[in-house]
Amino acid sequence: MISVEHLTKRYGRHNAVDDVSFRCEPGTVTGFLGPNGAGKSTTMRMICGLTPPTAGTATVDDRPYRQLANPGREVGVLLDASAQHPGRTGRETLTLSARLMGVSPTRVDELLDLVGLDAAATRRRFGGYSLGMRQRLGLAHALLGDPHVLILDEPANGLDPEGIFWMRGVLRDFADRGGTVLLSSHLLREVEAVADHFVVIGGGRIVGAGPREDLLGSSGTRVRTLDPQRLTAALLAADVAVSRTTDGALTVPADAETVGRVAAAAGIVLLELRPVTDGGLERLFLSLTASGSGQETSR
Ligand SMILES: Nc1ncnc2c1ncn2[C@@H]1O[C@H](COP(=O)(O)OP(=O)(O)OP(=O)(O)O)[C@@H](O)[C@H]1O
Repeated sequence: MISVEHLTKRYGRHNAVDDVSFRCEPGTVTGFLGPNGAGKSTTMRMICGLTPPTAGTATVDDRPYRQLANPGREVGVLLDASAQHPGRTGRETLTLSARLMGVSPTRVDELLDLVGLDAAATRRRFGGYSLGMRQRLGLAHALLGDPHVLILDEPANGLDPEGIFWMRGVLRDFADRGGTVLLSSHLLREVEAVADHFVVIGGGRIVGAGPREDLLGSSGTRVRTLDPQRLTAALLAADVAVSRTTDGALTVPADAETVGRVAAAAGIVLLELRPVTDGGLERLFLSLTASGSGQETSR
């Protein structure tokens, strides 16, 4: 578990991080969202003992990061994918870290395989890696010690769409096996696809936090079918109200499972079935980016 209590970082008269508190629980992916300059990296650096806080505390499993005996075996960290020696190959980089952490060298091959760096790529010097390859190696590095906590700052930066999809799967799987993930991004969509908790920061302060369902909000289910009339009748018979949208879909004030079961029982084919969100998190995020705290842009 990651626990952040009243964490504050002041640079001169500027509060980069201002009284920030949140927790990341095992089995969850926490999306740490905010526009550029909001304070995400500074918060993560304080959690990892790289930046001393002006006030407040951050612990991993109730201990400050710097007090962990062999931190790589407990916490996988990826804060800056480019922060590796440019003259070492990808394989040398991981092998050296494996030795330092006391990890079996066979794990290096497992990880290189997992992150999709092939034999030719692992023999190349890190200085010649693309940003996407650096992120893949960075994730391999973070996972090398088989930690139960991951702290990743903008890990999808530079990855292509296939790479982003792949990384989501790795992180989801890690959390589903009981791991704790803290994942920062300035791109809402990237985090929305994988996180089950969100912490939204703007101007150094937390402006929203909570589980996915609370922040995204849900106002029922949208459903499209080949036979809207028969589905409407089946839903009404099951005491579920129905309204028709202009594009021919139906919206229903019930969850997707209820709607799916009614349709299945009536033998009705569905073309689309998904929750309708009220955009709570998106509104919050856009209000932050519009207020001049930063811009949501790709880097
Ligand atoms: N070493 C430093 N000295 C002075 N100011 C700093 C320092 N590091 C960060 N800041 C300032 O603190 C604020 C928060 O920066 P931080 O890098 O934590 O934001 P961020 O949310 O990670 O943004 P991005 O998405 O652009 O990486 C910014 O105003 C930044 O300029």
